[in-house]
Amino acid sequence: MILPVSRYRILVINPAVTSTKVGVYENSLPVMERTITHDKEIIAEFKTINEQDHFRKQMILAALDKEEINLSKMDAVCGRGGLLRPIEGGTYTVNKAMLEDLRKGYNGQHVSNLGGIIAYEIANGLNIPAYIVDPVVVDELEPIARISGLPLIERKSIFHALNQKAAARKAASELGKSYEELNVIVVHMGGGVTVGVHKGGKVIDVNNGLDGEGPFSPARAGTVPIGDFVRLCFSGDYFREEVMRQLVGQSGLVGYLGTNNAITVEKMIDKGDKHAELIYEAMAYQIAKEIGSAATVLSGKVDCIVLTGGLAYGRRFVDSISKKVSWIADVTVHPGENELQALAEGALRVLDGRETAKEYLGKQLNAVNVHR
Ligand SMILES: Nc1ncnc2c1ncn2[C@@H]1O[C@H](COP(=O)(O)OP(=O)(O)OP(=O)(O)O)[C@@H](O)[C@H]1O
Ligand SMILES: CCCC(=O)O
Repeated sequence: MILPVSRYRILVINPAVTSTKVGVYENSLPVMERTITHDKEIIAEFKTINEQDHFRKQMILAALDKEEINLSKMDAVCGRGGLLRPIEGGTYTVNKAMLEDLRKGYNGQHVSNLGGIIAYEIANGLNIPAYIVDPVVVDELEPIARISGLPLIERKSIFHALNQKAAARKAASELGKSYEELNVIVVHMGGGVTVGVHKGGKVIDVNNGLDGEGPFSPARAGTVPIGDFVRLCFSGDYFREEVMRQLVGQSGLVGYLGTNNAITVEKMIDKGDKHAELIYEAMAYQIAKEIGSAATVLSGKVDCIVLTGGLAYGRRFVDSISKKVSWIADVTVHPGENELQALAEGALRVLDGRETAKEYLGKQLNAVNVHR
């Protein structure tokens, strides 16, 4: 006898800086996906990210209404999680402790803080669970990876955990292994770039892609020469906020070439712009160097290297990195970010009983790595 397979309807929400991506999934299949774009001027009127909560929620509800989506048929709502206290990967129920930390931006302001908040607010009205999956603060670093060299500063794990873990699971299934059996280096290449070392189902080392370290990216500086950076900070020419803006948003491709758009950079190169060619190649060079460094963490025993994120659509860019690292392991390319799907799958693993939702402990967590 064939037993009927349960079908779960999941509403997923992924807030980005000037858009909110929203999807409705039936198990892991999309029924609807929309990117709601927000006017930059309207977003700029909000003093804090938190204040955008009501505005974005109304936009989501209006979009669902327009598509005639019946919210009463949902089994769960799942949002992208934000800058919470460091936690291990997985699917978490949005509880009071989490809401408190998301609302105050415990570990900083990041638009993904809104994912859990809005998911909770919608789910609460429907009396169904709200979840977040693999937020950017997933911290599974091994003790050795936390040592920075300067006792005052501990290395932090802030990265594209959601897409990194989803890409690693996909690579595992392509290789006929479980995620837990795989040694894989996942490289998320978007507005920020993070290179994660996945071993035994944990990300045991990764660069802090937000404002810390690693390769430069379309809009971020990554690691910079530290002595020169300190001298610049104390030169008296810059305020703290200006320096932070330089690190996150005004450096990388933006700083050198005035755009964060890799497609525009490729056009500049095609027109013979040698400076653009040098900078674009330097970004690939730094990413390849970071992959080489990640391979040493696995003592060279790497099952595969996965390139993912928006930059992975760029054939020339992917080729440039692959040429430098394919001696380490096979390079697999999963372009784009697939974060809505990853959210739906994270919620589904709990709804169908393959995993149990984790509880966020908030203040009770023995917070490590928190310096803000
Ligand atoms: N077809 C393409 N060829 C080359 N580059 C591309 C292509 N499509 C997108 N990109 C580049 O990918 C980058 C954006 O990637 P992505 O959309 O993953 O970033 P994001 O979501 O804004 O930021 P993050 O991933 O850090 O959260 C941009 O530089 C964009 O120009
Ligand atoms: C690195 C954390 C996610 C982001 O790029 O904002």
